[in-house]
Amino acid sequence: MDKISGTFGLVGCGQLGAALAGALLRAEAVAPARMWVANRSGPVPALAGHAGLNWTADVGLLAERCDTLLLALPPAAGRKLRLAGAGRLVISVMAGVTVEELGAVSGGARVVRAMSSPAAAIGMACSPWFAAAGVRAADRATVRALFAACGTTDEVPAESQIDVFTAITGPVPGFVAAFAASVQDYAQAQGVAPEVARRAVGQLFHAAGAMLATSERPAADFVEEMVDYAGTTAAGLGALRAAGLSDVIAQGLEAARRRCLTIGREEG
Ligand SMILES: NC(=O)C1=CN([C@@H]2O[C@H](COP(=O)(O)OP(=O)(O)OC[C@H]3O[C@@H](n4cnc5c(N)ncnc54)[C@H](OP(=O)(O)O)[C@@H]3O)[C@@H](O)[C@H]2O)C=CC1
Ligand SMILES: O=C(O)[C@@H]1CCC=N1
Repeated sequence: MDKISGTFGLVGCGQLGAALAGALLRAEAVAPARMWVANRSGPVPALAGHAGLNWTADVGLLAERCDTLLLALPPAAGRKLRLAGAGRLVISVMAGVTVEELGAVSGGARVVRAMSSPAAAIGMACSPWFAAAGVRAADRATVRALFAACGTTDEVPAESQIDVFTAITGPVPGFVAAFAASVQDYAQAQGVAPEVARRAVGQLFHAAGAMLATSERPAADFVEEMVDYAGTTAAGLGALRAAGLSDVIAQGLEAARRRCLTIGREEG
């Protein structure tokens, strides 16, 4: 696993921040002694096994001590930061906080706007990122090393795509969990015991995810394969298509993307 050179500072260590930090530490991309973590309530249980971390409630001190900063605090709080970190690489996973706003937060041009998910805790996050004009080649290597420790990662050519990915990622499985819950509800409504239904849904979605993740083929190929098979699944897929499944999913994702443009701004 690629290492991240220098000191690394994480601001915000909740659902996402703790998952990202834990992934970096397990991958030994950053040694605990080189990692600083800033929040308001101090050390978190999720990182208790990593002795030597530097904890602080002083974000300014962290910014002074760290060469690379990762912002994983709520958008409303993150927008208010002023790090005066002109000489540092500042990476954000905050929903909806734009590159322009990150420039004001960091005081510099070396800013990266990214998206990720708590699946980093099991090395299965999807972390796309967009680099501002001031980001250097060495910075890109740092960003790749950071997110490669958490799962898959890709640089995208347009900041607007980070809004799209913000809609898609969601906390943990996001929309996929909603679909899985509907499948479990259906099974239970048909008399299947809750624990049996839960275990079955977990296995089915785990298998589907593994097959999709390990295949170069698009998901649509798998759907068409089942339609062509013309069995029971095809009947179900036909009913879902007739009910407008794709449009409903697109509506949900678009609502999430639009929310990305407003989140954390209403608090003022
Ligand atoms: N959860 C998810 O699935 C995803 C989250 N994100 C983004 O990641 C960011 C964090 O989200 P998430 O981890 O879920 O949120 P949580 O509420 O779980 O964690 C927020 C963290 O920020 C800290 N914090 C809050 N205010 C401040 C402050 N002023 N200074 C320093 N630390 C602060 C909190 O600790 P304390 O109270 O001790 O200060 C806590 O550690 C958000 O911007 C969110 O949009 C992006 C993708 C997915
Ligand atoms: O649902 C959310 O707000 C978090 C932030 C981006 C993705 N998930």
